[in-house]
Amino acid sequence: MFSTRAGHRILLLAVLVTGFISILYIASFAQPPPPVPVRTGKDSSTAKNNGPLLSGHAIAPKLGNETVKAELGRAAWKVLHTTFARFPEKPTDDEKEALRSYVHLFQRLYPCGECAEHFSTVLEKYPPQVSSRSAAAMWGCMVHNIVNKRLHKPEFNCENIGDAYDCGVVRRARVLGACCRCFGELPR
Ligand SMILES: Cc1cc2nc3c(=O)[nH]c(=O)nc-3n(C[C@H](O)[C@H](O)[C@H](O)COP(=O)(O)OP(=O)(O)OC[C@H]3O[C@@H](n4cnc5c(N)ncnc54)[C@H](O)[C@@H]3O)c2cc1C
Repeated sequence: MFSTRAGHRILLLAVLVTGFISILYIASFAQPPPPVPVRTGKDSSTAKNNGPLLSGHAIAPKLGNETVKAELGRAAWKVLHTTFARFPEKPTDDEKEALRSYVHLFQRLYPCGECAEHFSTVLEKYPPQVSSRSAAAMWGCMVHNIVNKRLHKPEFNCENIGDAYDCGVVRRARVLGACCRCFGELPR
Protein backbone atom coordinates (compact mmCIF):
# COMPACT_ATOMS: atom_id res chain seq x y z
CA MET A 1 0.00 0.00 0.00
CA PHE A 2 2.75 2.46 1.07
CA SER A 3 4.84 1.58 -1.91
CA THR A 4 1.88 2.16 -4.29
CA ARG A 5 1.22 5.64 -2.83
CA ALA A 6 4.89 6.49 -2.98
CA GLY A 7 4.92 5.28 -6.57
CA HIS A 8 1.96 7.57 -7.42
CA ARG A 9 3.69 10.52 -5.77
CA ILE A 10 6.88 9.87 -7.66
CA LEU A 11 4.89 9.59 -10.90
CA LEU A 12 3.02 12.85 -10.16
CA LEU A 13 6.29 14.62 -9.33
CA ALA A 14 7.84 13.32 -12.56
CA VAL A 15 4.84 14.63 -14.57
CA LEU A 16 5.07 18.05 -12.88
CA VAL A 17 8.84 18.35 -13.41
CA THR A 18 8.51 17.29 -17.08
CA GLY A 19 5.70 19.84 -17.60
CA PHE A 20 7.73 22.60 -15.99
CA ILE A 21 10.79 21.79 -18.13
CA SER A 22 8.59 21.73 -21.27
CA ILE A 23 7.20 25.19 -20.43
CA LEU A 24 10.74 26.56 -19.92
CA TYR A 25 11.84 25.00 -23.23
CA ILE A 26 8.92 26.52 -25.19
CA ALA A 27 9.39 29.91 -23.49
CA SER A 28 13.05 29.98 -24.55
CA PHE A 29 11.86 30.12 -28.21
CA ALA A 30 9.25 32.81 -27.65
CA GLN A 31 11.54 35.87 -28.07
CA PRO A 32 9.93 39.33 -27.78
CA PRO A 33 9.55 41.03 -31.22
CA PRO A 34 12.48 43.25 -32.25
CA PRO A 35 11.92 46.94 -31.41
CA VAL A 36 10.46 48.97 -34.28
CA PRO A 37 12.91 51.75 -35.23
CA VAL A 38 11.49 55.13 -34.26
CA ARG A 39 12.08 57.90 -36.80
CA THR A 40 12.25 61.19 -35.00
CA GLY A 41 13.24 63.30 -38.00
CA LYS A 42 15.99 64.91 -35.90
CA ASP A 43 19.26 65.84 -37.57
CA SER A 44 21.12 63.25 -35.51
CA SER A 45 19.64 60.52 -37.76
CA THR A 46 22.24 59.25 -40.21
CA ALA A 47 22.19 57.32 -43.45
CA LYS A 48 23.55 54.28 -41.60
CA ASN A 49 20.52 54.31 -39.29
CA ASN A 50 18.34 54.17 -42.39
CA GLY A 51 20.04 51.06 -43.74
CA PRO A 52 21.94 50.24 -46.90
CA LEU A 53 19.50 52.00 -49.26
CA LEU A 54 20.82 55.42 -48.26
CA SER A 55 24.39 54.55 -47.35
CA GLY A 56 25.27 51.94 -49.98
CA HIS A 57 27.94 52.18 -52.68
CA ALA A 58 27.90 54.77 -55.48
CA ILE A 59 25.93 53.27 -58.35
CA ALA A 60 27.13 54.99 -61.57
CA PRO A 61 30.42 54.04 -63.27
CA LYS A 62 33.38 56.43 -63.64
CA LEU A 63 32.46 59.38 -65.86
CA GLY A 64 35.88 60.43 -67.04
CA ASN A 65 34.85 63.09 -69.60
CA GLU A 66 35.80 66.39 -67.89
CA THR A 67 33.49 68.59 -69.98
CA VAL A 68 30.44 66.45 -69.24
CA LYS A 69 31.49 66.24 -65.60
CA ALA A 70 31.63 70.04 -65.29
CA GLU A 71 28.28 70.60 -67.07
CA LEU A 72 26.64 67.95 -64.96
CA GLY A 73 28.14 69.47 -61.81
CA ARG A 74 26.86 72.99 -62.56
CA ALA A 75 23.35 71.67 -63.22
CA ALA A 76 23.41 69.40 -60.16
CA TRP A 77 24.57 72.13 -57.79
CA LYS A 78 21.85 74.41 -59.15
CA VAL A 79 19.20 71.77 -58.41
CA LEU A 80 20.58 71.11 -54.93
CA HIS A 81 20.94 74.76 -53.86
CA THR A 82 17.52 75.66 -55.27
CA THR A 83 15.97 72.68 -53.46
CA PHE A 84 17.43 73.92 -50.18
CA ALA A 85 16.35 77.52 -50.86
CA ARG A 86 12.75 76.38 -51.40
CA PHE A 87 12.62 73.95 -48.47
CA PRO A 88 10.24 75.02 -45.65
CA GLU A 89 11.75 77.15 -42.88
CA LYS A 90 9.75 75.04 -40.42
CA PRO A 91 9.61 71.57 -41.99
CA THR A 92 7.60 68.68 -40.56
CA ASP A 93 9.41 65.51 -39.50
CA ASP A 94 8.24 63.90 -42.74
CA GLU A 95 9.69 66.77 -44.82
CA LYS A 96 13.01 66.56 -42.95
CA GLU A 97 13.19 62.82 -43.60
CA ALA A 98 12.35 63.41 -47.28
CA LEU A 99 15.20 65.91 -47.71
CA ARG A 100 17.68 63.73 -45.86
CA SER A 101 16.82 60.70 -48.01
CA TYR A 102 16.88 62.81 -51.17
CA VAL A 103 20.42 64.06 -50.50
CA HIS A 104 21.71 60.57 -49.73
CA LEU A 105 20.07 59.05 -52.81
CA PHE A 106 21.25 62.02 -54.91
CA GLN A 107 24.78 61.10 -53.85
CA ARG A 108 24.39 57.36 -54.46
CA LEU A 109 22.85 57.82 -57.92
CA TYR A 110 24.96 60.82 -59.02
CA PRO A 111 25.89 60.00 -62.62
CA CYS A 112 29.62 60.65 -62.08
CA GLY A 113 30.72 57.59 -60.10
CA GLU A 114 34.05 59.00 -58.91
CA CYS A 115 32.33 62.24 -57.78
CA ALA A 116 29.70 60.21 -55.91
CA GLU A 117 32.41 58.15 -54.18
CA HIS A 118 34.11 61.29 -52.93
CA PHE A 119 30.85 62.97 -51.98
CA SER A 120 29.89 59.96 -49.83
CA THR A 121 32.90 60.67 -47.60
CA VAL A 122 31.73 64.29 -47.33
CA LEU A 123 28.22 63.18 -46.31
CA GLU A 124 29.64 60.76 -43.79
CA LYS A 125 31.58 63.54 -42.12
CA TYR A 126 28.93 66.21 -42.59
CA PRO A 127 25.42 64.65 -42.65
CA PRO A 128 22.70 66.75 -44.32
CA GLN A 129 21.22 69.45 -42.08
CA VAL A 130 17.47 69.37 -42.51
CA SER A 131 16.05 71.20 -39.49
CA SER A 132 15.15 74.32 -41.52
CA ARG A 133 15.60 76.05 -44.88
CA SER A 134 18.49 78.17 -43.53
CA ALA A 135 20.24 75.14 -42.04
CA ALA A 136 19.89 73.17 -45.28
CA ALA A 137 21.05 76.11 -47.43
CA MET A 138 24.11 76.76 -45.26
CA TRP A 139 24.94 73.07 -45.21
CA GLY A 140 24.65 72.91 -49.02
CA CYS A 141 26.97 75.88 -49.39
CA MET A 142 29.45 74.35 -46.98
CA VAL A 143 29.64 70.95 -48.71
CA HIS A 144 29.88 72.64 -52.13
CA ASN A 145 32.86 74.56 -50.74
CA ILE A 146 34.47 71.29 -49.66
CA VAL A 147 34.19 70.05 -53.26
CA ASN A 148 35.45 73.45 -54.50
CA LYS A 149 38.50 73.18 -52.26
CA ARG A 150 39.29 69.68 -53.49
CA LEU A 151 39.05 70.90 -57.11
CA HIS A 152 41.13 74.04 -56.32
CA LYS A 153 38.19 76.37 -57.02
CA PRO A 154 37.58 79.60 -55.08
CA GLU A 155 35.57 79.45 -51.88
CA PHE A 156 32.02 80.80 -52.16
CA ASN A 157 30.85 83.27 -49.50
CA CYS A 158 28.01 81.42 -47.76
CA GLU A 159 26.66 84.62 -46.20
CA ASN A 160 25.19 85.38 -49.64
CA ILE A 161 23.59 81.99 -50.12
CA GLY A 162 20.08 83.37 -49.54
CA ASP A 163 20.49 86.07 -52.21
CA ALA A 164 21.98 83.65 -54.70
CA TYR A 165 19.23 81.04 -54.66
CA ASP A 166 16.22 82.42 -52.74
CA CYS A 167 13.34 82.97 -55.11
CA GLY A 168 11.79 85.55 -52.85
CA VAL A 169 14.05 87.79 -54.96
CA VAL A 170 11.91 86.91 -58.00
CA ARG A 171 8.74 88.23 -56.42
CA ARG A 172 10.41 91.52 -55.44
CA ALA A 173 11.96 91.88 -58.89
CA ARG A 174 8.56 91.36 -60.55
CA VAL A 175 7.10 94.28 -58.63
CA LEU A 176 9.89 96.48 -59.93
CA GLY A 177 9.34 95.17 -63.47
CA ALA A 178 12.92 93.99 -63.60
CA CYS A 179 14.05 90.66 -64.93
CA CYS A 180 14.25 87.76 -62.50
CA ARG A 181 17.26 85.64 -61.89
CA CYS A 182 15.53 82.60 -60.36
CA PHE A 183 14.41 79.89 -62.80
CA GLY A 184 14.77 82.30 -65.75
CA GLU A 185 11.29 83.74 -65.14
CA LEU A 186 10.35 86.78 -67.18
CA PRO A 187 8.66 89.90 -65.76
CA ARG A 188 4.96 90.35 -66.56
C1 LIG B 1 27.81 66.33 -55.42
C2 LIG B 1 28.86 66.74 -56.44
C3 LIG B 1 30.11 66.20 -56.37
C4 LIG B 1 31.08 66.53 -57.32
N1 LIG B 1 32.32 65.95 -57.28
C5 LIG B 1 33.22 66.21 -58.24
C6 LIG B 1 34.49 65.56 -58.27
O1 LIG B 1 34.77 64.73 -57.41
N2 LIG B 1 35.34 65.84 -59.29
C7 LIG B 1 35.04 66.74 -60.29
O2 LIG B 1 35.84 66.97 -61.18
N3 LIG B 1 33.83 67.40 -60.26
C8 LIG B 1 32.93 67.15 -59.29
N4 LIG B 1 31.72 67.80 -59.27
C9 LIG B 1 31.49 68.89 -60.23
C10 LIG B 1 32.13 70.20 -59.69
O3 LIG B 1 31.74 70.46 -58.36
C11 LIG B 1 31.72 71.42 -60.52
O4 LIG B 1 30.32 71.46 -60.63
C12 LIG B 1 32.30 71.48 -61.91
O5 LIG B 1 33.70 71.34 -61.84
C13 LIG B 1 31.98 72.81 -62.61
O6 LIG B 1 32.52 73.85 -61.80
P1 LIG B 1 32.21 75.38 -61.94
O7 LIG B 1 33.50 76.10 -61.68
O8 LIG B 1 31.53 75.69 -63.23
O9 LIG B 1 31.22 75.79 -60.76
P2 LIG B 1 30.35 74.89 -59.82
O10 LIG B 1 31.18 74.38 -58.69
O11 LIG B 1 29.58 73.90 -60.63
O12 LIG B 1 29.33 75.96 -59.22
C14 LIG B 1 28.33 76.53 -60.05
C15 LIG B 1 28.03 77.91 -59.52
O13 LIG B 1 27.55 77.79 -58.19
C16 LIG B 1 28.01 78.87 -57.40
N5 LIG B 1 28.74 78.34 -56.26
C17 LIG B 1 30.05 78.02 -56.15
N6 LIG B 1 30.33 77.55 -54.94
C18 LIG B 1 29.18 77.58 -54.25
C19 LIG B 1 28.82 77.22 -52.92
N7 LIG B 1 29.71 76.78 -52.05
N8 LIG B 1 27.53 77.37 -52.54
C20 LIG B 1 26.62 77.86 -53.39
N9 LIG B 1 26.88 78.22 -54.65
C21 LIG B 1 28.16 78.07 -55.08
C22 LIG B 1 28.86 79.74 -58.29
O14 LIG B 1 28.05 80.80 -58.78
C23 LIG B 1 29.25 78.81 -59.41
O15 LIG B 1 29.48 79.48 -60.61
C24 LIG B 1 30.75 67.46 -58.35
C25 LIG B 1 29.46 67.99 -58.40
C26 LIG B 1 28.52 67.64 -57.46
C27 LIG B 1 27.12 68.19 -57.54
